[in-house]
Amino acid sequence: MVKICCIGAGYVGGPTMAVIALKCPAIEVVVVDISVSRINAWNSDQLPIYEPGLDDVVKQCRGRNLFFSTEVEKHVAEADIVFVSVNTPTKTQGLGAGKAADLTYWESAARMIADVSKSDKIVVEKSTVPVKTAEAIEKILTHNTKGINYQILSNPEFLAEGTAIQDLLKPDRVLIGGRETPEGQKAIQALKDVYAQWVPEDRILTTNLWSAELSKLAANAFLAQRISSVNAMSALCEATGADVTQVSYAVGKDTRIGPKFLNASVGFGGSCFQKDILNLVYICECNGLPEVAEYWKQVIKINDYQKNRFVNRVVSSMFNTVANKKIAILGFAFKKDTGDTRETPAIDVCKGLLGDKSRLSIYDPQVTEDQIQRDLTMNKFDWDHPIHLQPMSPTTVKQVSVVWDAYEATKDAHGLCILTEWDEFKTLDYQRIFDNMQKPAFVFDGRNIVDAEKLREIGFIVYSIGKPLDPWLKDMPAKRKEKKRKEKKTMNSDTNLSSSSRKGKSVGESKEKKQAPWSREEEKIFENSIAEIGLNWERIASRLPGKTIEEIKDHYDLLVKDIELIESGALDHLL
Ligand SMILES: NC(=O)c1ccc[n+]([C@@H]2O[C@H](COP(=O)([O-])OP(=O)(O)OC[C@H]3O[C@@H](n4cnc5c(N)ncnc54)[C@H](O)[C@@H]3O)[C@@H](O)[C@H]2O)c1
Repeated sequence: MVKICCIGAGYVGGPTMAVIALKCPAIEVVVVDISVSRINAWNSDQLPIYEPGLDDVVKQCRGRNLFFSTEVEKHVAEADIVFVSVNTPTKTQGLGAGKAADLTYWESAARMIADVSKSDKIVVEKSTVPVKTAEAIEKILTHNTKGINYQILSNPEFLAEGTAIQDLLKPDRVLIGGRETPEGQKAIQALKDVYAQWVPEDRILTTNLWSAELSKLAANAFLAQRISSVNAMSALCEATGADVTQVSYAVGKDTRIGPKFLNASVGFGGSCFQKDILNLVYICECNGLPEVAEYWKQVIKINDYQKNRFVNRVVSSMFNTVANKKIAILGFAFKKDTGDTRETPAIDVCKGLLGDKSRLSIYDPQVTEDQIQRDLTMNKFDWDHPIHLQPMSPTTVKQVSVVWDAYEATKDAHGLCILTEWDEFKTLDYQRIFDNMQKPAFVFDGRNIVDAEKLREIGFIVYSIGKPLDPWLKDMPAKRKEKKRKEKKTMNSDTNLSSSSRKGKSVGESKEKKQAPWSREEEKIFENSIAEIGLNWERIASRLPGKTIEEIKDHYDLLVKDIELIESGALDHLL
């Protein structure tokens, strides 16, 4: 019986090996890990990762030809084929920090294989690694061979979380790279025979080692680049009145481009895209290709820009301050159908809002409170290390509460942000949510999953990425930081209150001068109307017979500016 051992029981090692065991009953598959809790979870009814269909596959073969164990050395020694699927984080220190892949875990796995092996082995790179890693691994393994032959193969994994089992059962392709020697080709054939149990031959591609290693980085860079391209377009759509959904549909109809991966969103996340692009950038730089490095860097820059833009929209829409306001966060995982939060855009959005002192109430159907608190307190790149090496959750963020229900999260909130496209968020009772929220009530849809028009009919002010802007948002461009600075400058020469309800000159004085003063009664109606029906200018005007829509909008602008001035502290001497 062929024996396979996989080092690393994570999002890749676990599901990949479960499917191999399912499809190859004649092969014994053991998945090993240094994390005792992870292995215990794989051996329990509560698997350590959530992935549709995974439970079923594991139940069918666990104990038959699929085993999970912490006896790493024993099972590596006994195996014919050793897959290595350990973490390959971004380096945080030393040469290449912030870009290069940290191969500490890979190297220690390779040294252990060399130490414990007593028979020939095929060692398979399953982790995503920099080009030429196989060469380094080969050196470690062959340095102290004890007469043992090793063949290194690169077999990068292309599964996507959330659809991992389907991707593994019906892969677009399986890629195997190996040495172009007879021994190398023999090893490729041995691994091909495993996959050929269920993958059609024409989908199993074989290449040299370096092409296989680079193909994985290239594939992730291309995928992320599509998202950044459509996200860059979304900003332009908001500025011009185009609708990004219509634009990407029209663009994707071109068969040379295709429709997939063209959804605008708050940004991409997941453990791989950013890490692998940074790695690619580093490799380009090391190979004297700064222009190529710069090109790929831009993909990450646009992703960061998109997340910032979203936070700015939220804050500027809500009178330029979210201090002490409750904001509901619906969805924390980086995409639907997974509990994985690694590099999720929700972390940056939440940190941005917390930076503006808001209170957050977070609900995600698959992410625990401990994980959310950990994510919001962890440093960049710390997340991508084996669990036992990650920092403990040191402090909890006081302004964050994690709840188990979308209605609870949104109760008394001023705004709600949808950050993961979970199906259940499409069918929530938004009328009930609106009734229980503060007014005006805002929805910021970071995944374009709600029917914005229906929500507007209910009374929400809605922001959808890359869609024509709500009139409220038009008046508040998402450039609050620059705007604030400019206004501070203006205030140096004139720091008086602007609204007619207060004394003094106005920043928007020229507009105000032409209008009849507002009575206290009109002010009251105006404020109550906004609280009750949001920025529905027509309806507000119908309650204020003496005022035109233009006058009401101007009055609103001045009110917003007042709040900004107060928030900036510039008026403290007057209050
Ligand atoms: N997550 C994805 O969607 C995905 C897809 C394709 C490729 N990849 C790549 O696959 C690799 C693994 O990713 P993942 O998401 O499964 O990571 P993960 O963090 O979920 O799992 C890695 C596991 O390796 C274990 N480990 C680390 N060093 C070890 C050692 N010396 N001995 C035994 N176990 C050890 C860790 O404890 C951890 O459980 C990465 O290189 C990643 O880039 C990930």
